[in-house]
Formats: sequence, structure tokens, C-alpha cells
Amino acid sequence: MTDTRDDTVISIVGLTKRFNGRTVVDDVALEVRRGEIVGFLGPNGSGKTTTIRMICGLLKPDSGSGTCLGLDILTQSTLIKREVGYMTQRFSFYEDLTIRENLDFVARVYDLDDRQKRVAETIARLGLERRRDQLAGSLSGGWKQRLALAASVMHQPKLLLLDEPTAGVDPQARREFWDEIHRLAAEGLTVLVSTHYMDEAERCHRIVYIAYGRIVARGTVAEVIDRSGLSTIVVSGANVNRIAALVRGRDGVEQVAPFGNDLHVVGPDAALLKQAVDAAVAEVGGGVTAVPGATGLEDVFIRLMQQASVEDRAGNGRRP
Ligand SMILES: Nc1ncnc2c1ncn2[C@@H]1O[C@H](COP(=O)(O)OP(=O)(O)OP(=O)(O)O)[C@@H](O)[C@H]1O
Repeated sequence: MTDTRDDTVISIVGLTKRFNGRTVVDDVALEVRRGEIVGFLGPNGSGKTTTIRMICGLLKPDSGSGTCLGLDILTQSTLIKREVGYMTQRFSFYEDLTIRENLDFVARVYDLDDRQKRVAETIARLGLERRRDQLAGSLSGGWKQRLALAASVMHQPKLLLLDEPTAGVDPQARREFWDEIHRLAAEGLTVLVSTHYMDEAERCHRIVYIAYGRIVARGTVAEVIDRSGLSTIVVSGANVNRIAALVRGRDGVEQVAPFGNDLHVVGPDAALLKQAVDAAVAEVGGGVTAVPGATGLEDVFIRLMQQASVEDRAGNGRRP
């Protein structure tokens, strides 16, 4: 039943969901191809989880249509669920069972054939051998997360949905987790991941930024930064605090943020931004250097969030 004509894994249009009369996902369209890792970013409550749940058939949209793995999201949700792995923010295990026993339990829930073989293969595939007989309750955050990943891919899904999978996990474990995700994607698994972390966004092939239920930016990280049109000036030196106070609120300056000993000053018009910073530098009488710098994804997201917030407050064609 799966569509084999092309590599399209997710194809949805007009996806909309309301809760208690409030629109939390608004006319979302999305195309995802096989083997892609697509990051879902956006402020808290912007509709990332709700969108993911509608795509995988866990939640019915109020309107919109489309396919996931070639199956209709409105009428074939039971079949979709079988082909999807879903790792939620708060994964739970039996703490008094070992890794192997927990995976065996999951294999029973999925009613998998050749259970023992499947569990052993999954343990090997996710590098869990050394910890196989350790109680889940005694695992560190990174290993628990690895166990959660193992549990969500054991039934060999074609699409993996990760909802903030590395919240609270240290950088080393997070890096290993992402190496694993890339390995799985290279094998053909498609991954949709929601995250608040910039470094995770940067590890996605493509990102989608959603605010107030609407997609407001999409593309590769480089494309999203480029299309924002933002420029950045990095100011360093003894007087950066004074510069910060002086440039805030000036024409052309949208964001002023200290990064260690430097100050990042960001704005949408490179010439105006330079004027504002130059004026502040002249006012403090030197002691600083100001050079063009690379605009970061975080700066872009802050801008997108602020813009979306203004538009949302203005009503801007938003349906009830
Ligand atoms: N079952 C529900 N009933 C009522 N409101 C809901 C329900 N599920 C989600 N919401 C609301 O819908 C909005 C979007 O929630 P959602 O969980 O999709 O956002 P999110 O982008 O995943 O947020 P976060 O980054 O905090 O996880 C929120 O305001 C949330 O409170």
C-alpha cells in the first residue's frame, strides 16, 4: 500500500487543529522525502507536537489532508501508526526491569515475530550490549534515551518522530544520539524531530519553524539564516557594556546580546546597523572593535518569534 512511485514520505496540506475554539495548528503544509531529517522548531505551545501527532495518525485534524508513508492521514491512521516510531518527551520504562527485559516487553506489545532475535538485534544495533542486563532505573539520562530510541525503532518503522528527544541530556550523549539518528537516516529511515536546541537544528537536513501554529520559515539552516536578511556586528573590547546600553533601541538595531566577552548587535538593514554601532563606538571614544559577524540561527528564531507575535496580536487573517 505504501507509495513506491517516489520518495515522498509525508505530504500534507491545509492541516488545521482547534482546541476549545482556539486554532493551534493553522493551515500547515509539509513535504518530507525518504531519509530526510527534518527539524521542527518554534516557541513553547506553537503546535509542533500537535502537528506531529496529526501526521502520524494519533490525532484527527479539523481540516486538511495528505498522506504519510503513502497512507491517508484521515482514513488510514491505524496502518500509519504501525509504520511509525514515536519517541515522546517523557519516555517511560519499567525501572525495575533491565534494558533487555524492557525491550522484550515492547516487542510483546508490538506482537513482533522472532521476539528474542529482534530484541538481540536491536540491542546490537543501538550499541546497548554492555548495559543489556542493567536495570533501566539505574541508567544515566543518555543511556535511558538510547533505550527509548531502541524501543521506538525495534519494530522497524519507516518514519521516526522524535519529540524533544534530548531534553536534559549532556552534550556527549546528545552528540552520540545524533550520530545514531544520522546512521538510521542513511539506512532510509525518515526522521521528524521537534527541538528547542540550536545545535540539534543544525544537525537536521532541513528545518521548519512554526509559530502560533503557522509555518513561518523553512529550508536548510543556511537558507533560513540567509532569507532572514539579518546582519550582525560583533563588538569586543573593554567598553562593550556601554556600547550595549547605547545601541539598544537605536534605529536599525533589533537585538543586542552578550556572547562571552563580545556583544552581538543584530538588525535587518546592514547600513543602518553599521551607522548605529559606529555612532556608539564614537560616543565611547574607542576601546572597542566592531566587525561584521555571522548571523546565528538563534538570532533568526528570535526575530521570527517576535514577528509572529506581532502578527498574531494584530489578528492578521487568523481564523477562529
Ligand atoms: N489535547 C489538548 N487539549 C487542549 N489544548 C491542547 C491539547 N494539546 C495541546 N493543546 C494546546 O495546543 C497548543 C499547542 O501545543 P503543542 O503541544 O502542539 O505545542 P508545542 O509546540 O509542541 O509546545 P512545546 O514546545 O512546549 O512542546 C498549546 O497551547 C497547548 O496547550
